[in-house]
Amino acid sequence: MTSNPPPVNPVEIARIALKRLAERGLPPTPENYSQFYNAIVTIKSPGTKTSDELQHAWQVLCKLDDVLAEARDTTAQLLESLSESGESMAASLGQLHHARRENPALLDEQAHGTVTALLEDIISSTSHLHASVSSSHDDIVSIRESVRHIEEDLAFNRKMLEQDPLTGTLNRQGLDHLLALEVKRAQRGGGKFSVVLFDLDDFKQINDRFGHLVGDQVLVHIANLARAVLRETDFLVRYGGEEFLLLLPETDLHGASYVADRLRLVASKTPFMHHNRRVEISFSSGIAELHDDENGRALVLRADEALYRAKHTGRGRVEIAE
Ligand SMILES: Nc1nc2c(ncn2[C@@H]2O[C@H](COP(=O)(O)OP(=O)(O)OP(=O)(O)O)[C@@H](O)[C@H]2O)c(=O)[nH]1
Repeated sequence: MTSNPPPVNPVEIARIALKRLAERGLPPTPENYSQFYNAIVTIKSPGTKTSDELQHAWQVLCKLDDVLAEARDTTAQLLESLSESGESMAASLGQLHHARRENPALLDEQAHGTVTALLEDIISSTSHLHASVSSSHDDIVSIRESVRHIEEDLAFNRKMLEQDPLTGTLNRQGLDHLLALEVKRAQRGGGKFSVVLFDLDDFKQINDRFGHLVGDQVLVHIANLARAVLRETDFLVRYGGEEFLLLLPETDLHGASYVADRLRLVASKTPFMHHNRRVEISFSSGIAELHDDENGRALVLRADEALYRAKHTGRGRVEIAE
């Protein structure tokens, strides 16, 4: 038996979350937003289905936006031609009055009255039609504006689902899509692509010694250092609790080892300080370069195996995957 997706409308949730933030006067930071979002949707961790649903909602909205844009253009053209018709009928009426004044014998009184009334009726109907098309046009423009806002909410919402609230890096959910994309890009273009998976050593001891909050700050610190050593085209992902993954396009094993060494150097030169005490941070890394015939998951798995070897041969080391 297949179970139906939960009756959750992500756009509505996003709206409510933003409203709650506004009501409390809180800034819409990723942390604040995700706190309210999760509270409303009561999800423990976002499932892939949610991401698919968001994608679908996004596509529907884009189509709706196209249809609305067409309707807006059509009504604008209709308004223009109604205005022109109104003006030309008003001009005809003016000419009729003028002709009658100049040559009263042209039309007898009754025929003139009938034609005038008819023209006035048509002018009045055209003017009503103009007013009603004009109001529909305004409605379409404002609906389109709302669709735009919903699209923005959805984009924000999607970003939140793919972001780790603590460090602001991508999370596992964001990784899947991106990894597949980067692997395809590298394989199509014949370029190199490498990943570095690193895991903080004895992180439990940091938590135990300094407390969980300090542990959190250490994770943020490391994420910031990693960002600093990466190129703009690289990506940083929080892969697990104290485990991060670097995606390095256009990079071979040599380049990836250089990045891992640089991060180690920067971390040793920029220690995390807690009450003037240096918190020693070391990490182990596994590095793998993409093979021609493998997918992203297999690549990360090889990096994971290399990391496992690094951990079990002394920690603080870098291992290269076969
Ligand atoms: N403060 C904090 N701790 C976390 C977070 N996520 C995971 N952890 C902690 O990270 C620790 C990981 O412990 P272990 O898996 O034993 O690994 P480790 O102590 O780093 O040891 P090795 O990896 O074997 O060197 C656990 O204590 C988790 O509670 C987080 O978001 N914040």
